[in-house]
Amino acid sequence: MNIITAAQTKDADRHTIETEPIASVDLMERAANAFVTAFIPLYPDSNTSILICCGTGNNGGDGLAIARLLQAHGYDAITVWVVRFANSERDDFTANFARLHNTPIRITEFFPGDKLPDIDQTVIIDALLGSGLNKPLTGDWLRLVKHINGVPGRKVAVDVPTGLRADGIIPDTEYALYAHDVISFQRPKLSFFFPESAKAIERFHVVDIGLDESYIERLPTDFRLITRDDIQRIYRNRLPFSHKGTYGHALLIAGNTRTMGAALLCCGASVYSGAGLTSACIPPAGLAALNTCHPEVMYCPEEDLAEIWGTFDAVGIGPGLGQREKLLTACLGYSAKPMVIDADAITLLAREPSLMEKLPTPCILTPHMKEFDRLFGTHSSWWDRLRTAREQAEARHIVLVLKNRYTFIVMPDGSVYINPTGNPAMASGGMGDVLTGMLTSFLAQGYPPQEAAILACYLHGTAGDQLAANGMAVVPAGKLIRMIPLAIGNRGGFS
Ligand SMILES: NC(=O)C1=CN([C@@H]2O[C@H](COP(=O)(O)OP(=O)(O)OC[C@H]3O[C@@H](n4cnc5c(N)ncnc54)[C@H](OP(=O)(O)O)[C@@H]3O)[C@@H](O)[C@H]2O)[C@@H](O)CC1
Ligand SMILES: [K+]
Repeated sequence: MNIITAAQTKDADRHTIETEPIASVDLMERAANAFVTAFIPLYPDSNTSILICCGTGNNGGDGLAIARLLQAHGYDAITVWVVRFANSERDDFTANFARLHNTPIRITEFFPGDKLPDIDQTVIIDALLGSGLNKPLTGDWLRLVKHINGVPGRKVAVDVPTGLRADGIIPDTEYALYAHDVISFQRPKLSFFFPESAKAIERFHVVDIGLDESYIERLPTDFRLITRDDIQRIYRNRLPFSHKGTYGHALLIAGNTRTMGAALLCCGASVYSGAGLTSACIPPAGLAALNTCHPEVMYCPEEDLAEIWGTFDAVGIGPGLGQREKLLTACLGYSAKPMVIDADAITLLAREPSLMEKLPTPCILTPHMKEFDRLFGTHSSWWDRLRTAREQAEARHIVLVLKNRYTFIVMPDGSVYINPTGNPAMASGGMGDVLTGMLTSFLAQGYPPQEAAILACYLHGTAGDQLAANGMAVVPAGKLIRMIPLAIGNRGGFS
């Protein structure tokens, strides 16, 4: 699914108006209806007192239409504020302002410098500014948004929280309204996936307002959101008459005396993700644990690596590895194989940058933020970090899996796939080791690195989502790996 910029959304808006065709005020009505349909299940009590704060642009026009539609749905404790801090108003705002006068809804207008009354409503709908934001909030706008943020009611933003940019860098210095819910039109905005948006968004919902989807999907963009359709398209069914040799041999080089668990988790994840064979190159001290936890996994002593290297289809190296630089250097010197480089192996690359020149093709690096910055230098924002990731992925022809709440998978052509799955119950040690096992397993099964990365990240998240949906407040990594086969079986969707 294409993630588009605010300017492209405007273009898709214009295109839909011209070609459907539909009057822009009717498109606004459709958007307001879609908002209301999503709002009602979130706040089903029609006695809820609601304050709707509207600017005089199209976001404000949406707010006025929402007020009228909610009232028609039986919500009868609605107050509307119209904030006339701008010099102009949009036509569709004007039309909806006139329509609202035919309802019993109370409207109060505010002008620059006006004192702002106390807010005691349970829900505040933010229709002040949307994707038209073109500068930081200052003056009366800033005063108003701070006033709203200061009251306890739940805030629900229309399309985008006021003050949050839809795309581009989100400076720390820019103030925004904090929305408990954002109901966003047609597409989530790119900024929603950046950790900096946490200051403005608790959760977001996306509603279809009927913009021309085929047009949107043809718009040029470097950002795509992974959906279940991608998983269904990419995943190859296991074949009749197939056998373990059909699904590749994954080697995991991992573990150390105190971090053997990391090796066990990534080996287990490889088995459960479907590699025909999985071998573990771990210190001998881990052998008893390996045989107990994962009897499916074979052992490959470090001293045999050079000799049997040719038998593996993909190699994952790093989880719990410790500072074994010689081992990493040796592996990067053997014949090139699809490889996943994670955790301690990334730290070793950062310490010895000349090793970066020896990365095989294809290669997937899976840094979290700190590992990424160790490798490529510190970054003051995620937007900058992502820019570096794209430059590096292109220059080195590698896939970079930049792990976060929404993991960015940066492809060798510089495009970015955003993974929406996963949840806070999964925030615990070992999750990255599981991901490395899954990535290596899919590479061993013959998936190109781009596809392996999409499959592994998405399915890793849906496995955790399903466990959380089953009531697990905490999802340990060991529990997650046993869910992977079901996540694959359901192609990343659970009903
Ligand atoms: N596209 C779609 O598909 C659909 C979009 N719809 C809705 O339209 C919304 C976008 O509406 P919009 O373009 O009228 O802009 P909006 O956000 O209301 O801002 C109004 C004006 O405020 C100004 N301004 C900006 N920043 C400022 C600041 N910091 N401080 C002070 N002023 C500032 C700026 O005016 P300017 O400075 O350019 O004069 C801007 O134009 C979108 O979010 C969605 O809700 C739906 O109705 C249907 C389909
Ligand atoms: K808004």
